[in-house]
Amino acid sequence: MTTTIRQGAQEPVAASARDLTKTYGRGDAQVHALRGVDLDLPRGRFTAIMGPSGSGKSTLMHCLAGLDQAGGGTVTVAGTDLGSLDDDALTIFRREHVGFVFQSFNLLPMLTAGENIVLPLELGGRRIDDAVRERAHMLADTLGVADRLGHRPAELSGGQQQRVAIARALITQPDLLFADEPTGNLDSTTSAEVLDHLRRSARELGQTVVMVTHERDAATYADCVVTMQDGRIV
Ligand SMILES: Nc1ncnc2c1ncn2[C@@H]1O[C@H](COP(=O)(O)OP(=O)(O)OP(=O)(O)O)[C@@H](O)[C@H]1O
Repeated sequence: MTTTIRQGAQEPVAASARDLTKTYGRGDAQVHALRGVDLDLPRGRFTAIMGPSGSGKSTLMHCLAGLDQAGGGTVTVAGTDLGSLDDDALTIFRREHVGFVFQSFNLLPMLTAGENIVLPLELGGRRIDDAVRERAHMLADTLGVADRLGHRPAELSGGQQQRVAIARALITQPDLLFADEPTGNLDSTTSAEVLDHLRRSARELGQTVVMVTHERDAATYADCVVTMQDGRIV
């Protein structure tokens, strides 16, 4: 069922924003991309951020993910105030706590699906041992790509590539998984599969998922829908 987030609901929160503002440019060219956003993202739920082009969805997501700094207000993820971190600390924080899925999959073409999935852990200096391989296999199984682990991205369909990208984002067990228009490059049948897998990541793995989308159909897969307009949640 799709519901709108009720502020102050008694649910554990994975991340929150308070009075978040962001302004681009100066003078006549000034754009108020965020105009005082308050938001709680419930843990283990799939939240969709919707709204027309230019309403501030990407800006909000980038601020919540620690990819961009807000002009004012606070962002708290997993109990950490992101405003208190310098650039280096923010990079480490993102690596340890946040996963990303993009419209364009962004898999490395020379690596197999299995190698792509464990890459974030390798980059973080983790040894690829049996426990890692087991988790990678469990994720690939949940996402329906366990039989494709030895294949390179070019040998996979768009939907399979996106499901590998989701497994790669989940391998680090991030507090938050952000999906930015994850079905933008997929046909409607494949989109439905990917959205179903994002929903299962929340329901079966307890993963907090935040998806930015233009598409009303995509948002129907989410537990909660946040609608933005002109830099505000409406
Ligand atoms: N780097 C930037 N410099 C100047 N203005 C920007 C910048 N990034 C975003 N904006 C402006 O801020 C506003 C919000 O942009 P944002 O990308 O967050 O919207 P959006 O809802 O994600 O749009 P879309 O659905 O088209 O991606 C828009 O008016 C946009 O033009």
